[in-house]
Amino acid sequence: MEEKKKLPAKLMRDSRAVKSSFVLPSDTNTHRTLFGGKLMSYIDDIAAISATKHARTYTVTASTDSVDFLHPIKEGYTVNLESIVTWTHKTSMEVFVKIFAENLLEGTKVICATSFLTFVALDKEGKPTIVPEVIPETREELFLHNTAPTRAETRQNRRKESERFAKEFGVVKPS
Ligand SMILES: CCCCCCCCCCCCCCCC(=O)SCCNC(=O)CCNC(=O)[C@H](O)C(C)(C)COP(=O)(O)OP(=O)(O)OC[C@H]1O[C@@H](n2cnc3c(N)ncnc32)[C@H](O)[C@@H]1OP(=O)(O)O
Repeated sequence: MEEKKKLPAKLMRDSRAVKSSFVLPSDTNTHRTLFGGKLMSYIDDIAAISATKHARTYTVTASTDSVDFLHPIKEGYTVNLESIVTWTHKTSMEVFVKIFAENLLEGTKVICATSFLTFVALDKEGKPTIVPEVIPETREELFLHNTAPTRAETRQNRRKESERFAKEFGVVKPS
């Protein structure tokens, strides 16, 4: 693998992606609010865009931290997502996604969820490959960047626990 220092660092803001959609009846559950699985799909989609913009190569989702649904997003509202690469290690990137709902008639907005995901950059052979570091500029970017190593450590511990847990189970259906 090449040395990381060979890739010039990139501005954090250059990885920013935004996405807005109306919540239509086909997107909702029986409560007439946005289906949770649909929101999770939007989150993975926009985070992959940020990761790919930053790495400029193929990427995969390695993990998603918890997604707490703070407020329901009602039919007719817009669901809005913003994502940005906050921190990188060697081949992995942490991506932050902020989700808010907007009532377009009233102009009111409310944060509905936030999430951190980890993506890994892959080379043409599908092997993890190094990524550039990010350069934070604003107060919010610095906060996200400076707090990332602690989250990464938690994730590494969780990964070990998941691997240990997976060894306990086979792939045979439970009888
Ligand atoms: C017309 C033009 C077309 C252009 C076209 C553009 C491209 C178009 C892009 C489309 C973009 C779609 C994006 C879809 C997003 C999915 O849907 S991806 C599908 C779901 N994800 C998967 O299937 C991933 C399955 N897992 C894997 O493949 C492997 O476990 C991984 C994640 C690549 C890691 O590989 P590994 O061999 O275990 O490597 P390892 O060296 O242990 O770890 C590599 C790095 O990953 C980190 N890592 C591994 N596991 C974890 C974890 N659970 N949590 C946190 N970090 C982890 C490690 O810490 C390490 O980080 P660094 O220290 O290097 O920074």
